[in-house]
Amino acid sequence: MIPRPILTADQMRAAEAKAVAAGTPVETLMERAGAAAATAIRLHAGTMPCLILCGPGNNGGDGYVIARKLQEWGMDVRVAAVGEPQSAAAASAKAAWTGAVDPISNAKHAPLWIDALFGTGLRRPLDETIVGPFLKLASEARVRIAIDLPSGVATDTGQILSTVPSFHLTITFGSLKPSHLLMPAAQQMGRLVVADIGVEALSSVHEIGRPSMDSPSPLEHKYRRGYAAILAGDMPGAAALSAAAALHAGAGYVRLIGEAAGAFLPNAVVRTPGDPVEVLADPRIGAVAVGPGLGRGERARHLLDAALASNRPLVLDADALSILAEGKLSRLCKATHRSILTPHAGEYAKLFPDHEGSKLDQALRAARETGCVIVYKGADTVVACPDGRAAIAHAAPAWLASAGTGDVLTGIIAALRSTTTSPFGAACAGVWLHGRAAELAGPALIADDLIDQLPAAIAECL
Ligand SMILES: NC(=O)C1=CN([C@@H]2O[C@H](COP(=O)(O)OP(=O)(O)OC[C@H]3O[C@@H](n4cnc5c(N)ncnc54)[C@H](OP(=O)(O)O)[C@@H]3O)[C@@H](O)[C@H]2O)[C@@H](O)CC1
Ligand SMILES: [K+]
Repeated sequence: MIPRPILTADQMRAAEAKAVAAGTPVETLMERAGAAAATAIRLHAGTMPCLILCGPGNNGGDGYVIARKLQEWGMDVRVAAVGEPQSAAAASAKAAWTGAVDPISNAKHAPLWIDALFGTGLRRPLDETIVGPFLKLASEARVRIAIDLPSGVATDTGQILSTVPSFHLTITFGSLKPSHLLMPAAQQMGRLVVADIGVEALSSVHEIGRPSMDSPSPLEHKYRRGYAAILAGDMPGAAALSAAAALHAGAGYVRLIGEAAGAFLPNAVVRTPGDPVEVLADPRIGAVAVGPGLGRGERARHLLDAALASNRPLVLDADALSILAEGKLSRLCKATHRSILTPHAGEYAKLFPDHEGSKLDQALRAARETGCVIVYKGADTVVACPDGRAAIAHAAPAWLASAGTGDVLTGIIAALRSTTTSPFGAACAGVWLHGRAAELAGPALIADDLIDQLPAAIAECL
């Protein structure tokens, strides 16, 4: 599956300007946007009476086109507006709408409610005179649909600038925008539809989509299918979760180095108690995971040093990140192989205390500064690469917020990293498999359930 691009408001404006310069007028783009949105609305919500709120910019222009299309299809459509159109395209879209336009303060509610107030041009919170009727009308509707973005959401950062109701559907144009996937905005979007309006959307940032994976060839042997080494520290249960996850994510050989939590560990995991230095010298090892259950004492530091000195591709998580945050981060920049760091928000703040801005911008900065692939975890996990590529995951089930699920992700990524030269690809694929396994495991999942669901998630990628 080819992942869809994500463009910021400025990038989308530039893509739109390029299409206009190449000969497609804004009016045509708006007509396409409105027609595509009207089709999606009818498909998703049927033909119930609807109220469309139109703003002063081109988002409002889209709203007038939608109103005309839905009315042509025989629907009962009313329009309410905030201000007069401020662009020629929006003015001509309004002129082509033959029905009445009420001020928003007088608008009567309808079961189908369409928000075309503000899109990528919103730069400040909606003022109180708009927010009041906006929220009241939303609460009185049965189905709520946003055009491009819910009004009140910043396009690029995931920030909510003023109160936004939850939507059942958001129809966007040309490409996804960061706030469609970044929290907290992402949770208000409902289902996402991207309509093609003939604007070429090119970006180094994509959504994390289902990866394409290969079944092993008959010529493979276990080491070539991926040899992942997992270092166990003070709390061996966490490393055991990583090891079991690495095996079920398709690694051919997983070695757990250190004291293992015996009863839990699959028999297929090879256990090597004792010091890792010699074992890690094995050139067949494709990836080393360190951090889950590592601890922060003397032995933990020795294990992390051994991993760093091994010059193998590393996946670093949990306690390994906390130790690195004490000043060892620069050591990673010198590594031959790009390491993968998988911090959650707390670990991220320790590693990069001065980072500000959107989660996407922060992850890209962290990748640039460390030379590592960053997997900034959360409901809206962002993966960023030092070369400027990044990817954002669709919201994973909130049930993932439970002990051990991060250890499972580390094991999955280590397995995938052990067979590829692309740490960015391994990280993105790992995040997708982890989220999909969570969906398959269902409510009240525990980390162990994710491991059980990994083969089914992988089967969807073959
Ligand atoms: N990309 C594409 O290819 C295509 C994009 N299309 C559509 O265009 C949309 C972008 O249009 P846009 O740039 O006109 O911005 P939009 O969101 O309508 O708002 C700007 C207006 O609102 C005003 N305003 C802002 N904040 C405000 C506030 N809090 N309270 C009150 N007013 C506020 C602002 O005024 P100002 O800030 O200048 O004072 C300005 O007048 C995009 O989302 C998509 O739907 C399609 O039509 C065609 C192809
Ligand atoms: K909108």
